[in-house]
Amino acid sequence: MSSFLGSLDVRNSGVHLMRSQGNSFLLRITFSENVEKAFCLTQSVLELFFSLCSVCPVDQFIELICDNETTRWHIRFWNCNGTVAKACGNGTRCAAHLLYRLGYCGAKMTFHGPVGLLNTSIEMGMPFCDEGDKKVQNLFQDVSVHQGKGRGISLKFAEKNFSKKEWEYFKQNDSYIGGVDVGNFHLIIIGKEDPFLYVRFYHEQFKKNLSTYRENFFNISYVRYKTSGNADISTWERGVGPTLACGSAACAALVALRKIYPISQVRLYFPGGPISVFYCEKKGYEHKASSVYERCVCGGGVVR
Ligand SMILES: N[C@@H](CCC[C@H](N)C(=O)O)C(=O)O
Repeated sequence: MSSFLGSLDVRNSGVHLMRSQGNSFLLRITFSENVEKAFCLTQSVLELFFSLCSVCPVDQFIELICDNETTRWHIRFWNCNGTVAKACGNGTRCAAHLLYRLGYCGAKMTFHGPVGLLNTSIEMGMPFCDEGDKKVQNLFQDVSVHQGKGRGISLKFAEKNFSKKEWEYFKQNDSYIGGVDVGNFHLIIIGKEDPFLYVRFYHEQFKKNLSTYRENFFNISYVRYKTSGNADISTWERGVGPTLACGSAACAALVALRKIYPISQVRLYFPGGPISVFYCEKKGYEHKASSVYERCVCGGGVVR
């Protein structure tokens, strides 16, 4: 670990544990004169994360690299099985919260992600929390993540990624199926069943065959729409399995729901907590939920 850290400027770096609606993340901050070189060190990054994950299990690992020359912040995601993720909504939320909390950025932030820019905004005016004898701000923070306009994926293409049996499972009981790209790929199934049980059953039945190492495999969510803009949802995450929440799936769910219902916003209830998603023609899809700072698990500068 020390040889890897020695190859970068590690001023103020550290690995931090954060959560958003049950999704958990290890986030590392580094400053580099050479971002390309920093990203070449993927193997070492994963070794560091895997060693920490064995004592502190999480869904994703997130690397935040500040380019010293341009002061741009780059963000990269890995699922806990080591596969690269091209987008991660809740992880981006936690990243914005972490940098804000450490004083590296203001309320609005732009990340340079694997498939483009990711804009975030921190909800101002959150209360102070007591921590020992000092007041500490920003342990909890509501954060919005703009995840672009979303793109439909043809069902023919989606179907090719699954076995006949899996596809039959998705198609049962007149459910609606939509393929959506919001940076990463999602299969959204809309029906009347209990989403949590649906996803658990899917995982139990098909876990032997799940192609989690395939680069473009799908995250799978089941959505049960209720009245007045609310819905229950559960997600099976590529590279993770059944998960408590998923920000990018929340976005993809509204993209799919809008094919059936005349809505521009929805509050989605994941097993880990709710995520609100909004659509506007100009900016596309934005999701908002809370992020929680847990602790610094290794290294790091002074945390306010
Ligand atoms: N939990 C994430 C999604 C993470 C990436 C996903 N597993 C993939 O590989 O595409 C989120 O909040 O969006």
